Amino acid sequence: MTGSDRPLRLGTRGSPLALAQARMTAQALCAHSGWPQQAIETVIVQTSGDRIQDRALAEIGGKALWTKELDRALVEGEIDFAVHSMKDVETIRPGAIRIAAMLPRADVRDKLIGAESFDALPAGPVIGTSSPRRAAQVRRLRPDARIILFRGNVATRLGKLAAGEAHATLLAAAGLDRLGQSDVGALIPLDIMLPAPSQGAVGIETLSENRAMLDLLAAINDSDTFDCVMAERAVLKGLGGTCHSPIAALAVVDGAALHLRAEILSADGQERVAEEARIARGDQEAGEAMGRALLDRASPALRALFEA
Ligand SMILES: NCc1[nH]cc(CCC(=O)O)c1CC(=O)O
Repeated sequence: MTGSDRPLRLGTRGSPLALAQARMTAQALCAHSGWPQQAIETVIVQTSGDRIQDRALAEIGGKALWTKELDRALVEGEIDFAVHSMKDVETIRPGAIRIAAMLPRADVRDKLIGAESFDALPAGPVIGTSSPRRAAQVRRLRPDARIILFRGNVATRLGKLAAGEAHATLLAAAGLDRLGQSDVGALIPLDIMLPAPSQGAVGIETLSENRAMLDLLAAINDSDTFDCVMAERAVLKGLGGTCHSPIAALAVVDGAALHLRAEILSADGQERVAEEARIARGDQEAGEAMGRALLDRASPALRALFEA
């Protein structure tokens, strides 16, 4: 079936979005290799990010919460590959694990749910989000906004909004599209809100030593997405790698090269430092240099956020 006598085991979180992304990945692999769908077995791995719902991620350990248990399952041989939202994958990965492929990227934009635009919100709007980036960008656009913590999966957050806990919330268009909820919310133009690094991209990881799996995954890799997301991740690396501070970055293919934009903000959104440049595909150093340039131009107080 897959060249071995057992199905390949795909590791994923159990949220509806994670399962939709797992299904897309399995379909891409089966379509490419001509396998029946039973060739891939889905193994759901619960992560601490799924368990802890009442605190901000930045407070409890950040992105590692989404990947640690899947990393362990890979290393212990319980799964053959893991599917992630690239946005939730830490900047520095263990040497034993490799980002082997990415699916074609979805819409990278954020959506505002609850109002047609930021201008259309009432005075002193209450906005639910758990993202430091979205909170800072919202405060910059609407200094009168009050930010409250919204965690949980997409459906949970939409439920809190429907229950009247906030005037509006923000979600990635990609997640809504993949859950069949493209009609929810209003797209925010990129010049109003730059997305999180890696937003809208699904990545597939396997063990660095698993040659056969790396080859299989390379065959379904979307190299435009891969190069853009790697450039955005390089900016994060230049900023210090593990911080949970407000950062946005987006690379798009521009002819033979990439156009890379990035910004960092103070928590209140009052300070914003932005950079953009045309960089060569695969030029990680250029992305890292952009991260360092942002820090160089930041005030001491903003820079301190990234040194914590
Ligand atoms: N941190 C949660 C998360 N991780 C990936 C997505 C959406 C899909 C994506 O951005 O690829 C979301 C929800 C959201 O930000 O609305």
